[in-house]
Amino acid sequence: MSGKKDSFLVNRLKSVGWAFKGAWLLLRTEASIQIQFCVAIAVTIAGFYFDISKTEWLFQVAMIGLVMSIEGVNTTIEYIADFIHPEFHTSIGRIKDVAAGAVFIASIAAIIVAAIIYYPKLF
Ligand SMILES: Nc1ncnc2c1ncn2[C@@H]1O[C@H](COP(=O)(O)OP(=O)(O)OP(=O)(O)O)[C@@H](O)[C@H]1O
Repeated sequence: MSGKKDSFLVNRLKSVGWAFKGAWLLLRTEASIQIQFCVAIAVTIAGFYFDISKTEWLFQVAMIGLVMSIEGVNTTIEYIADFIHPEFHTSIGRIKDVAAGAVFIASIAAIIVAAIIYYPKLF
């Protein structure tokens, strides 16, 4: 909670700080996002190596952001599910499966974008 006396700007800066803390926590603790971060670095290096176009960079950066942000939401849903119902329940299973499915869909889209960008450059 932020103090009422803080100005709008100070409150916004505090929110950015907490969001940064959350992003750092995700990166430090979640194996899936660590793998996605490594892939993001690898394709960024590939982007420079193959000198991809501005449009290709736009799609690449957008897909990296999409996959990693949905992974963050998926992790949040897992945390909430485990907090409200730590025991086994078919509904919790379905909630987690659907959240994981969202990451899967974004990942497939990212793989297709990567194939469209790099396949002609490699073969
Ligand atoms: N409490 C539960 N009740 C029913 N099924 C569950 C429960 N917890 C997990 N599951 C099932 O196990 C799967 C994996 O859940 P888990 O929480 O381990 O996520 P995960 O994908 O392994 O995530 P991470 O790798 O980030 O830990 C879920 O998608 C769901 O099918």
